[in-house]
Amino acid sequence: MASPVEAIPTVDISPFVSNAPAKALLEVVKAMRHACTTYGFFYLVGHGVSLEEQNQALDCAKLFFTLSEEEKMDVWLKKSLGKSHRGYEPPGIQTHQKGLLPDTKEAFIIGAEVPEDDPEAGTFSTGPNLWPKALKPDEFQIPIMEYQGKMLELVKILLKILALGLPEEWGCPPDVFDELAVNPSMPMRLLHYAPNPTYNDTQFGVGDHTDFGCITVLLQEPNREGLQVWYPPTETWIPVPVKEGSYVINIGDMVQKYTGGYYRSARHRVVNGGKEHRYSVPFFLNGQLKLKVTALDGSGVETVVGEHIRQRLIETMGESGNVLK
Ligand SMILES: O=C(O)CCC(=O)C(=O)O
Ligand SMILES: [Fe+2]
Repeated sequence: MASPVEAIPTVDISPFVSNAPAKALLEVVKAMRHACTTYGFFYLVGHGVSLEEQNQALDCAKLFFTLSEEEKMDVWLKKSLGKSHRGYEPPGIQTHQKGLLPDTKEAFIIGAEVPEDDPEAGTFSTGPNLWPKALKPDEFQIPIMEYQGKMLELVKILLKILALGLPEEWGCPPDVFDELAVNPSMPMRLLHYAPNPTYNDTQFGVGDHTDFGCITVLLQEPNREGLQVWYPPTETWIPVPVKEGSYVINIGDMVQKYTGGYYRSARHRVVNGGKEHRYSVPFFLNGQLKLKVTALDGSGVETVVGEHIRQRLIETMGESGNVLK
């Protein structure tokens, strides 16, 4: 039997990126279906995003966290418009499980850019981003927004492959998931985990959780440890070592609900002990907020995408979540 680490699948989607013949596409669909129905968690390669583009995104994360406390607080969450939920989230805000202390990570949240005069601005996860004054647009805002654009294109391909992998008897059209990515909520988080030498099992970088949205595309800094996934066959946490150039893809709760549990949302966490700083850049496709979806398995369960996400976020945010109510 493969060791748990070897058992985390790797899916190569290059046939979809390069318009390969149908037979090659089918192999990708099967591989992704296996990964998402069994684990909901896999390494993605052949995605077409260069190492240089990935490193630039990580550099943006590192750059943001060189800012002083005052500069970071100048763009903190509470300064974002209404319920738009943008900007700097200090350490110690999110708590994922009863009995755990809040996460030690700090985050800078960047969403789709929606101007202040848009009629929807200030509604949940919708509005203008907050940009730190100390960072020049061409070293931060412009490259990170370009990267966000690339992530949206990438998740559109993943949604297509997931749609093709649904059970044939459900009779879903191949574009069944496309509407999730139309004008979507898509927060991207620049994350920093400070060294935590007093690490113990009541406080984590990010505590045991599943992601709320549809799909997460996670970029991790190479040569750092920390991410672990819950592995049901052995009922243990197993490390997810960084494979440079790849992404880690998580199926989120929204896709799990939409597919009646066919695609699984996997539990994971980040353990940051040690002496080193760690950076990562997860991109979350939350989905089109006003869309009401009916579970595809015939169970009839209905979910409004934005309401599902908002509630899940409120559950983890403590006092800071009151503004989202
Ligand atoms: O930083 C990571 O590697 C993962 C973070 C994560 O799971 C999350 O933000 O939901
Ligand atoms: Fe996560």
